[in-house]
Amino acid sequence: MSGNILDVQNVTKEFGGLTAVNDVTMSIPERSIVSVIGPNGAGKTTFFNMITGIYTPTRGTIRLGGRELVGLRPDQVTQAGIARTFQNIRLFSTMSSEENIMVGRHSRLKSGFVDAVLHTKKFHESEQEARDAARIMLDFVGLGRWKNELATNLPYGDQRKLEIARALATTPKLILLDEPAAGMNPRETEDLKALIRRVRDELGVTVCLIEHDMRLVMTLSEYITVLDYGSKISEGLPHQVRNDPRVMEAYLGRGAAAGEYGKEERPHA
Ligand SMILES: Nc1ncnc2c1ncn2[C@@H]1O[C@H](COP(=O)(O)OP(=O)(O)OP(=O)(O)O)[C@@H](O)[C@H]1O
Repeated sequence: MSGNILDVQNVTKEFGGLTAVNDVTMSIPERSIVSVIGPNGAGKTTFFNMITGIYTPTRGTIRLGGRELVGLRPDQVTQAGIARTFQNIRLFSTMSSEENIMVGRHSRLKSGFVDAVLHTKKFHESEQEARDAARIMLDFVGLGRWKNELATNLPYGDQRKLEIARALATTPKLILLDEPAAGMNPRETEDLKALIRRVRDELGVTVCLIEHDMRLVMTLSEYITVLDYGSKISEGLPHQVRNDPRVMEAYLGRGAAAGEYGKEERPHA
């Protein structure tokens, strides 16, 4: 046993003539909080999309607890134990908070289409089980009081938490968060940080985030991988990465201020 929950080996993704991710190798230790950072267009989301089965790598292997994920569909990757959130909020705005989480739970439901149409006992049991699980998750992220509220009526920071709750409802071993702090004010970001720590500490779920908020990344991550133009240019502990000349150059080369890699300071690539 490697002690790693995820082992990504020499993964490359080409889109026509463009190499979005170039020969990247990265391991995620079990029960850790790690980050993937890099300037705009570095290949971070493409990297997540390969792990979650949205894209098939051009080359390379991705193993979850030793099981090869390349070739699996996104729903099969979810079943295998990886959940994710997206850069842009993707909630069902006409559904309540609780129903949004029940959709996430659906991948674990035992009843099928026929049960749903015929409203069998199995269907009702599965529905109840999904509802119970949704409430537990809503309480966990501190949104219990919003269970009947339409997702779209929740404050922005709470919508982001609801997405995390929905991902957690699939009972993942690993959760991938794509820019979870995007658009948040400092207070919401502090709340988010505490929640991410609880996800790991209380649920035992390994966390990997893509994030542009460097204060959050540096204070939350145990290990950081840096991509630039699709290639891994650095990795290590937060202080190692922060002081790595290659990382500074990747950001400074795009006009960021020294020591501050925050998104607002970078021109969009
Ligand atoms: N489906 C696609 N087809 C063609 N090119 C793509 C596709 N998806 C991503 N790319 C390209 O791959 C490169 C990496 O994009 P990606 O979105 O992975 O970067 P990123 O690091 O997540 O950027 P950001 O921080 O801006 O979200 C970019 O040049 C992008 O235009």
